[in-house]
Amino acid sequence: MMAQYLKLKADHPDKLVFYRMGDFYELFYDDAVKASKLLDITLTTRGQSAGQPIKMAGLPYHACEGYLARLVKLGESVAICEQFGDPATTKGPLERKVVRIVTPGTLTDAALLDDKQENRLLAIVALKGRLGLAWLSLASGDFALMDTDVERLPTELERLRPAEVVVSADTGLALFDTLGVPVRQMPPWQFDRDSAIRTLTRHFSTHDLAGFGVGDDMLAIGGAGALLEYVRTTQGGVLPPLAGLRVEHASQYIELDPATRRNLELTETIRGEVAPTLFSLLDQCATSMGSRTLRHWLHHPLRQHAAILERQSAITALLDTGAAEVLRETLSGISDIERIAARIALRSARPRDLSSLRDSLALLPALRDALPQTEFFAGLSQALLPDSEIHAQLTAAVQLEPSVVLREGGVIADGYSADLDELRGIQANCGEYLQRMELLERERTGIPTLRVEYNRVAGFFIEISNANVDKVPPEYRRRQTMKNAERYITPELKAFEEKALSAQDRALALEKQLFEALLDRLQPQLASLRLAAQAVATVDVLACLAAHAQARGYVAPVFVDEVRIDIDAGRHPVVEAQIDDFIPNGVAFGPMRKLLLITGPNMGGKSTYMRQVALIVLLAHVGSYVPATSAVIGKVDRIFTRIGASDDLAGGRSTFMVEMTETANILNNASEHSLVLMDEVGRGTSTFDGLALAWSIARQLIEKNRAYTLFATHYFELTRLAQDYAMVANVHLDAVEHKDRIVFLHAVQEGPASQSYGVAVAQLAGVPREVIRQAKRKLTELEQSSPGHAHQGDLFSVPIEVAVEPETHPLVEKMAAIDPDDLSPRAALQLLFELKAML
Ligand SMILES: Nc1ncnc2c1ncn2[C@@H]1O[C@H](COP(=O)(O)OP(=O)(O)OP(=O)(O)O)[C@@H](O)[C@H]1O
Repeated sequence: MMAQYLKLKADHPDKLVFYRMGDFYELFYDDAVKASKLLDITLTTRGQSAGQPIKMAGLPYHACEGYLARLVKLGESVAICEQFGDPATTKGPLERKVVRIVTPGTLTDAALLDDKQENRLLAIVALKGRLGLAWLSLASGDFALMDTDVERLPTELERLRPAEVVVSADTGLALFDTLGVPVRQMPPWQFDRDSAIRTLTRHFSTHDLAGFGVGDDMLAIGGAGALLEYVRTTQGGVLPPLAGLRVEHASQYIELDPATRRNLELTETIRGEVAPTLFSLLDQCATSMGSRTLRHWLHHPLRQHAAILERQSAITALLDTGAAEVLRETLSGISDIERIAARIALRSARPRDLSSLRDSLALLPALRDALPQTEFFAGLSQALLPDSEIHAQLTAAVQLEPSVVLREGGVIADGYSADLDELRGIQANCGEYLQRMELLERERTGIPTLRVEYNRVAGFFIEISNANVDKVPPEYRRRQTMKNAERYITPELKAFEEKALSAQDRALALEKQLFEALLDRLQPQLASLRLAAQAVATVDVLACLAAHAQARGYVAPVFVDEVRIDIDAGRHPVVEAQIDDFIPNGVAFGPMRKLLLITGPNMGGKSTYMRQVALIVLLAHVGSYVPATSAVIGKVDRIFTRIGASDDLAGGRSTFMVEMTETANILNNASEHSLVLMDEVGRGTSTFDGLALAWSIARQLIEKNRAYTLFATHYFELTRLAQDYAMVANVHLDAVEHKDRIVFLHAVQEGPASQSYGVAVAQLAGVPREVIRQAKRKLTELEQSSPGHAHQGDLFSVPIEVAVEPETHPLVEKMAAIDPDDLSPRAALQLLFELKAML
């Protein structure tokens, strides 16, 4: 057996092998050690191999899902090896085969997947500065390609968030160590583009890939080929049907770099928690399909106004007709059709999947009826009409409430198969038969307590108490002796037993067969099921956004082609939901107003204000209504943020280094259509360095990038930029001191702040009195020693002159003018005295 194990293990060196032995999966050697640590299961030893005890760890097969889920979450892959044949009749070890490989990126089991998140497998190809990406979500069948520049890899990884990455073993990309995602290396030949094109055209039965918008020169094709090969091996050699093939272009979406996705807390807080985030706020979707789509939309704000307006007007129609409520009620009864379809495709669907699918399909007509009558919804409505055959078949074939597992029977409906009905009839008649026999035998033997019964262990029997055993007829054969009774069998009962038990076995086998045939019959319908699933998800998200817009008083943003962002009384969607009195604030950008310098006390609301502008712009491009009284938005191509300080210890970069790397990215890439948020740039280094950098960064943003910029700073000196550049405006957040306390007004006003409240905020935060007292004294001292800057009380911003080229010293000027050839010795001496005097 160990020889068999080692042979199997040799094919899967980088995976944990679950080796089925009876009711357990066993792991051996290093796998056992690893699993015992990761899963906290007991490590034991048994027998010996090559003189060494064999380390092993086991887990019960019926509980394996939970263990698998944990391993996969930790990035491990597992090869599941099952046993075949009957242990009673097989000599030597049973035949065993790896039937399935579970890897983080190829999951389809409901128990292992996160309901609200897509699980993607991503293949990466890099060649001469270009990058080919191919990704697939097995559970939804979504399959897409993209070619881009190699520098964009971090951005794309953050956007796609793959669960697992496949690369060629000869890829020289360095960043995988810090990726935090399991990376599988595959032989380079599996990335061959020509064979990938053959595989794909065969799979989709097309002549070429042009119909999908895929050019033959796309680098990503090679990745797609490797990806499909990887999926095939993990799924026991079957390639599940794919929903199609899409090509994505970077220009389709507003670009969000990794830092921005984090800083704006779209689906995760900066600390890595799931709430409060924009997603956690908005996600009132009734189905998991809707939640996944909403998450996708938030990470993929659209750039094309026409596409955005399609969604926006759908929300308007839902609000106008008041349909959202009815829709959501119907939606709440709909199961995850998308994932059920995937499990049908992979033939791993369970009985309850089919009954949920049937019940969900039954709700689609009601969903269609409740949709508003617009062109957009007419399109969705079409998709919500999958072939009625599917529903009819499921209704006829599956019991109202089938049992959870197929092997227990009770799955196929009565009346579906005459054979099954007959076999079930035999079982059902069993009770009646036994009763009749009991009566007859009691009469015949004269034993009134005689009982005819059945149990799992003994089968059918006639039980007679010890007191009556002398009356037992001769044809009774003893089957079992109990304490107070004897159990017998008769030839007639034996014959009945055989018929009944075999009927049960045959019924179970037939149910399995019928179930498999049903899965077969559903295969051609999967494409239409997937379309229906997508339509349900879209309706769900739109209804959810409509309900949210109504509940929170959002408005529909207006899109224009001019250079303009005008938001009246905007609110931060997430903060607003958390506090009682949120103060709305507007923002105005135009061709002559492109950089807003935001000053004001700590805790004044600068970060909230900046983020709120970014979130409103983002939500607008998702197609949603926005938290404001009005919003007019011009073309936007990217959103950049440089907010907060964070170490990237894993990447080996200090806080300041991270800050400057992010800033460099912004300065190199922001265009006049980009929205840039800069929060306290330069604070990671010494005051002078920081101020000098902040100054020149701001100037670059105005002069070169001309991006829509919100620039929050504590360096009061920067407010003077407004005098030099017409495109710069000062705004500030205010606070008032009230009886030694500080009250933040949170209202954004024109002009620079007049005072900083650093010390007051420190006091509020509970810094010891003594420290506050000393700080106040030092502050007064500093203010007095820097005349002209008394209004700026920031302890760390001792005024300095920056960005002014140092003037040339008069001494140097004088020396430059000297022509030594022209000087007499006496004049030279005189000059020397003069120069000395100038020092
Ligand atoms: N418009 C607003 N209305 C009501 N409360 C607000 C508003 N903006 C911010 N706040 C509250 O003030 C707190 C501080 O806001 P924020 O972090 O934006 O300040 P800040 O000026 O960026 O501070 P720091 O300079 O210390 O980073 C927030 O936690 C929020 O509760």
